[in-house]
Amino acid sequence: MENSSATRPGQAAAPKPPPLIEIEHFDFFYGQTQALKDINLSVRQNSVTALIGPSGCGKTTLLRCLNRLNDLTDTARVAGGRILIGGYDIYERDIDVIELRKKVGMVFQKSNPFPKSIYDNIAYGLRIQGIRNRDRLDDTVEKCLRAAALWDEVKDRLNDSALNLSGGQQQRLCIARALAVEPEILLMDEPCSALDPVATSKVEELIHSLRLNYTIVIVTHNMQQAARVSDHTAFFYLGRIVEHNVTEAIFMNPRDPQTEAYVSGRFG
Ligand SMILES: Nc1ncnc2c1ncn2[C@@H]1O[C@H](COP(=O)(O)OP(=O)(O)OP(=O)(O)O)[C@@H](O)[C@H]1O
Repeated sequence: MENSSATRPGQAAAPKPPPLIEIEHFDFFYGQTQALKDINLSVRQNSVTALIGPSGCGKTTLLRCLNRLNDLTDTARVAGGRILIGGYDIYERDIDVIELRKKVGMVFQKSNPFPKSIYDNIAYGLRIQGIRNRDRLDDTVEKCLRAAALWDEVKDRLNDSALNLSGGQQQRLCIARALAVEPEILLMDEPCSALDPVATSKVEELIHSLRLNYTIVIVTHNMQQAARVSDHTAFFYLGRIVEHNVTEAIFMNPRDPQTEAYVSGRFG
């Protein structure tokens, strides 16, 4: 049978969809200190992009600019450039920041479940949207816990406190909670830094499977982790992106000597 999506000889290939996230000449300050300098980065849908680099080089700052969490910092200021998500400039005046943060979810370094039951942690985001229908809440709780590879471990104790879960389970719960409001993008800020190797590998497997439905940007200090989970890697140094490429190229064949020194462990 003919594959209708195949390109025939002489026929132009279908144009690639534009990147989901496009960062163009982005400059950002805390007070008088410039934390991000002329950042340019494109992120395709359903990919994992790792942000790596030594401490203080701006990785978390960029992550927090992607859902405007930095708006909550008094001294924070965008000084130039723009960030487009789905083609919209997220720093335009008429952008609804609450809607943006639903679309661009975040998972933090230290898991931060609410002091509520496992069920209520996941249902929380829907309830504050006014959704009370029990079947709908039950479905979402199950779907998100399954997506976060946690369902089998907690399905018989959904009413237990989330604070009784292990550290790794709490982090997967936080990922499930982020999924409940149906984001397109998940930002992860060193999500495994507080986890042991077994819990880390579970979260890494989860990141791998989530890329089928989500676009992920992850900050990590762990080079092996960046190499294992990401499709693209951006190396930051002193507020700039020194090099951005497919992950294999960054680790196996970096173009810039600073990238080479960092990924081979000679500085940072
Ligand atoms: N709220 C803030 N106010 C002032 N300066 C800040 C603030 N947050 C971060 N900075 C500064 O901005 C720069 C970038 O910090 P950022 O946290 O983005 O770096 P990072 O690469 O994520 O570091 P790490 O790997 O240690 O988490 C640093 O010099 C830091 O001190």
